[in-house]
Amino acid sequence: WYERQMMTATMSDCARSIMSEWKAKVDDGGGAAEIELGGQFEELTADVISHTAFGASYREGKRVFLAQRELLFLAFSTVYNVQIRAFRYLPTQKNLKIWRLDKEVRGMLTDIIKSRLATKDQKLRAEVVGECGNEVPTGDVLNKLKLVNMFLLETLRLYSPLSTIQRKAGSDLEVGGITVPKGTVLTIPIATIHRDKEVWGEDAHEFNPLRFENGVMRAAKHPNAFLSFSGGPRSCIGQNFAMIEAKVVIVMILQRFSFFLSPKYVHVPMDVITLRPKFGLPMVLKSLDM
Ligand code: HEM
Repeated sequence: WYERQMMTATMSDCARSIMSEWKAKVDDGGGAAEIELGGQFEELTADVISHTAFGASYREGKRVFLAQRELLFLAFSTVYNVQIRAFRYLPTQKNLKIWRLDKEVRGMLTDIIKSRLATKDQKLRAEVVGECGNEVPTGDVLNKLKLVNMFLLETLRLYSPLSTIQRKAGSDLEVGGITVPKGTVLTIPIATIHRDKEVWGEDAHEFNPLRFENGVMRAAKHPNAFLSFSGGPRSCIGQNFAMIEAKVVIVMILQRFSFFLSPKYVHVPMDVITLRPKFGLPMVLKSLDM
């Protein structure tokens, strides 16, 4: 309970801080301002994960998180190029950057672990947050937000952050009448499954949160059709964390702002590790002054 309470408190603190910057911009703009929210949400998720995972060392944690994200992008940008083994060891500009980032991440993680082992004061902070934690949206309240939950699930269905995952057959097996030999790598096309009319019905391409009215398992013809967090023993362990964070942020935005999509927005979802809006997410925010 303490951990959950502490987690939501941290999430809402981070959200409050970033939203006070939005509020300042809205006030500067005389009641409305256009803000590119895609980048803001990336900043916010980096803040939340560094505060929750690294506690007092959040500054180093955030640097670790951002450096790792940069590393992933660099790694991905080479996947589709022709790879010549020796190139990996050449001091090209990209390799130098990868090596520097990798060294930096390892160094920072080792330092954080060392200082954690030296202090070990965790319980005190949990108690303080547990005692003074009634200002933030709690887990109990978040559980009651059925519509927000349905809205989030429908967003994840149509725009699943991971559009494919892979699994390697551990033994010879048969899938849908096809024999798959041991060692075969199978790609599970999440995005395609999520828009399949045979699975979700005729309105599979439409945004209809109500399809989740009776729970995830009953939303489609197959109980495990919703795969944004994968399924089975290797499914996402951050699933609850991610849903709580999204709910806290949505609640806090709705409490503070009204908003609409900027005319500048161009709808081009782009798949680079995760799905993201290629040209950002410019939105016009107005303050509700609550
Ligand atoms: C909306 C947000 C998220 C989505 C859609 C998502 C989705 C997924 C998916 C599809 C997998 C399976 C990957 C595969 O098998 O190749 C996965 C695994 C994983 N996720 Fe997430 N995730 C999210 C947020 C998070 C967060 C916030 C954390 C950590 C705090 C996290 C931690 C993990 C870990 C550690 C695994 C590996 C589990 C294993 O292999 O046993 N995820 N996630």
